[in-house]
Amino acid sequence: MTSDVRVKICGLKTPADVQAVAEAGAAYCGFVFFEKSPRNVDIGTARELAFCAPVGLAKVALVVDADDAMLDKITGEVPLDMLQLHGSESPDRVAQVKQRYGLPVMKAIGVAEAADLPLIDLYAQVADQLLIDAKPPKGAVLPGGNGLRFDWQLVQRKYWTRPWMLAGGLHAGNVAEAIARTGTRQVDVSSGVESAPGVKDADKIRAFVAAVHGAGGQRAVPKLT
Ligand SMILES: O=C(O)c1ccccc1N[C@@H]1O[C@H](COP(=O)(O)O)[C@@H](O)[C@H]1O
Repeated sequence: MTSDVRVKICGLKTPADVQAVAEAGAAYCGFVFFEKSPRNVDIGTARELAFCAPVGLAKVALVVDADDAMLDKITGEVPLDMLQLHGSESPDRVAQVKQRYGLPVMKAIGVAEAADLPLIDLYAQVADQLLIDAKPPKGAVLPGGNGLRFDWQLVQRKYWTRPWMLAGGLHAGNVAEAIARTGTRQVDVSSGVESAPGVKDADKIRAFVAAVHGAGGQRAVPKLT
């Protein structure tokens, strides 16, 4: 039974997406601020979506090597619970962002082989949470959200000093196995709950969260207006 595993659904673009994610029982929703992504949202849209999120659904802004000017605008306009740094931000930059914005910071780390694992320990010293994702292939346009998984055995039953989230190529058909193999207590998905790049699918969101939480995994949350 995996009912205490927390789910993050990333790349929401519409109020209906937020409603589907909340009704399915996810713990976090993510807004992507990266122009090259099919999931990119502008600040006004993200603000509107954030106000649609019910209490208890944590709102995460995903940025890629964002400078202070961009983060000032995002954090100034959008009520947020966490920042997700999904670029090549250094440990010093992670610490700086944490201090400047006073929000918990989750650092994404791409993993393809055992040699990538020490980076996780390094970022555990500065980040509040770690997001362990598949390393993007060379030349990929997106540093994440590519629907690619990595060898889960690399992180099997690993312990880090910060909470961590498993990401990369998850979908309703493989997430239970991913949890069983890795022992993760948090999972993140984007393309695996879409009908086309950037288009979230409410049935897939429901199926994903239900697969995580076990059969009949829906939780009662207020209907959004
Ligand atoms: O989703 C995106 O478009 C994206 C863009 C830039 C950086 C990260 C992005 N998504 C994150 O990537 C992982 C895995 O996504 P997927 O499930 O394999 O599609 C997830 O953490 C998203 O938050």
